[in-house]
Amino acid sequence: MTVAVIIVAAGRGSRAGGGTPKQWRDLAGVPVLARTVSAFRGLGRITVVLHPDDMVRGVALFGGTVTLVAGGATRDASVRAALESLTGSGVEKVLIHDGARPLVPRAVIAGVLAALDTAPAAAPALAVTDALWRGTGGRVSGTENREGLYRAQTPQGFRFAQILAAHRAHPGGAADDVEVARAAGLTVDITPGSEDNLKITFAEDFARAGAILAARKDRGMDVRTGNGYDVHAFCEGDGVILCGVKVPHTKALLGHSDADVGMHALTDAIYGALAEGDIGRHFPPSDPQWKGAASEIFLAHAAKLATDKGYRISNVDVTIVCERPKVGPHAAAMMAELARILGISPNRVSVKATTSERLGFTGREEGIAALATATLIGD
Ligand SMILES: Nc1ccn([C@@H]2O[C@H](COP(=O)(O)OP(=O)(O)OP(=O)(O)O)[C@@H](O)[C@H]2O)c(=O)n1
Ligand SMILES: C[C@](O)(CO)[C@H](O)COP(=O)(O)O
Repeated sequence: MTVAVIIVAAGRGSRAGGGTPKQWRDLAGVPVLARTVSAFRGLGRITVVLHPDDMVRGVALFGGTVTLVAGGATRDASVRAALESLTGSGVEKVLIHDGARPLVPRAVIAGVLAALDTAPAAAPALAVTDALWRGTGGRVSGTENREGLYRAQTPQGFRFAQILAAHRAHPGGAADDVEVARAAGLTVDITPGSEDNLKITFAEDFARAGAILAARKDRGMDVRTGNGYDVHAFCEGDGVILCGVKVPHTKALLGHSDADVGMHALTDAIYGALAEGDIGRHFPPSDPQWKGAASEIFLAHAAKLATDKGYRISNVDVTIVCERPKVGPHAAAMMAELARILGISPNRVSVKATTSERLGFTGREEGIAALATATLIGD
């Protein structure tokens, strides 16, 4: 299902003070909003909602890599503006996130997305663990039962059509999109939140966020690489499918699926990085349902597995080994197709080709080989 991400950042950050609205201030040298957007790269189209006064700043920070929409006077008005801007775009699921939550862990996002596979709506939260008091005039005037109480976080995830209809029907004044959804009768699953996913609200929250970043740096970045290799023999035909692109040729490639050797190598590279075996384990060749299947299914599965496990795909590199057909004229289309399936920017995808100098089976034009590398990054 097509996923869109809405990041609301049109507030003025009055409680944080400091002159410049909090989303534009630096957190360990990087603007808060840039960090928030980075956390969602690769998941789908990103819409960032800005105050009308901040549009020039938004273009300078993001260029054309996100869609910018002018927000409203309240958070829910800002969300509504983004939802309306996405009508007719074919988006099926939407994640709505505060621009002021820059350190959202990938696992929190993955939890919401996984819950959306079966639930109409889902959002992360943390159970309240402290005792709850009422206070009057600086004195405790009562206690509240904390049983079943949660601290709500974002991203909050919905079916696009349902949350759009819910916002259109809502009178306004909701604290979050879960409140809007529930007012429309939707049930909302609670998924695991994280203490790292703090909302920068007050000035001291910058120091808390800085400490979380420093702790992450101490732990070291979780970077994983994987490689993949695949071979398919030529058979009679009039073209081959390489990295999702039909390339005219005097032969075809033989295989149980569409025999897209490049996409298979790349899929195995992602499974390899995740230590999740290979295509054969997830899509056994003995299973007739994969006969003639488009290899996009395999690659999309590997990419979703990466997201579900809390990783984003940083970059991929595919090398195709053959004398013919010539890959160069089709490489740009192949990179665009892989980028689309993986949900990452085309400048993070490389497809290149080499001959084997007429040596070996590729040199004798008996088949095509492909190698791939994938780099995955966790929090
Ligand atoms: N009219 C508004 C108000 C809020 N937000 C966004 O909603 C998120 C959560 O709101 P909050 O933390 O309350 O931000 P501010 O409204 O900016 O803060 P304050 O209330 O302190 O002014 C923020 O990312 C904020 O930019 C928005 O897009 N449009
Ligand atoms: C949506 C939200 O982040 C959920 O915790 C929160 O309600 C928005 O921030 P605000 O401080 O309530 O405006």
